[in-house]
Amino acid sequence: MVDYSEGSGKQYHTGVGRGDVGRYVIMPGDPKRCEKIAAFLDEPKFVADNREYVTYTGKLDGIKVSVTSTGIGGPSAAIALQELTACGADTFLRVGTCGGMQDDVLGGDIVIANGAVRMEGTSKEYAPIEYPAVADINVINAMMTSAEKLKLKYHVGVVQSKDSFFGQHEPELMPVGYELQNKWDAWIKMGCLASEMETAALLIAGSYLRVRVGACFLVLANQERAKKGLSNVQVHDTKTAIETAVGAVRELIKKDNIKKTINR
Ligand SMILES: O=P(O)(O)O[C@H]1O[C@H](CO)[C@@H](O)[C@H]1O
Ligand SMILES: O=c1cc[nH]c(=O)[nH]1
Repeated sequence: MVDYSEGSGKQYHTGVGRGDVGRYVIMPGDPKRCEKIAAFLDEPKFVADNREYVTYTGKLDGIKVSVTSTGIGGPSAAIALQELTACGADTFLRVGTCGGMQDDVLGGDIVIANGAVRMEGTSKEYAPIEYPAVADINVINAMMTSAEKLKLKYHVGVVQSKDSFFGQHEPELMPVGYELQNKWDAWIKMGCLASEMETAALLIAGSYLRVRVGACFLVLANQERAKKGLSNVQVHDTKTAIETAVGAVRELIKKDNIKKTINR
């Protein structure tokens, strides 16, 4: 592979190198969420800030854990995943925001993805469209355990990953709105819980790279409820989603250590 780092040993986009990051990485989309997440770690240290990628590394229960933002959309998310994997990370937990699609998915709820609709471009440059975007079962279980311990209202299911935020919110204004609206209706009929932008790319790139990937989200609001004239609470504080991801890393650390002891 071409080395873009000019001998620095640092990855071209994220600016991180081997030893800079832990095995476990929490990945928000928004770079401004990184400092907030890093505050949950012990001894958090700033590592790098390049483009949309901000990285901190600290510890949870004595184990090195990192936080790296992905920016918005599949292309930048897949780059982050690939560069961090090259630096030795193997477990990735996206912590994002999303828009609810089913009537019972309300603003303030937590959604945990067990898979993602691949309505974006990046994953198609990794795997043929027939290959499913599926989350790692250990990460899903850890997120569920964490949400339960936190007594949060959470849902587990498929999320829709797309490339156009405004194609989700104003499909009728798009020249291709006829397709966006028909597909949106199909995802809802299939039980799709929520819409966001990075998970399908992360899951597919993760499957290819043989690393563990999962995702949990704060539901910001639900446009379907608004359309039906139902109450539509809006919540913007991502603390509960962050706590879900941090708790999930702790669960994974516990489980991974038990496995190590058993296999010794
Ligand atoms: O809050 P984050 O993690 O950025 O996630 C969601 O928010 C952005 C759109 O507003 C997209 O990145 C979408 O996936
Ligand atoms: O509705 C939403 C909210 C967050 N992110 C999205 O992509 N859509």
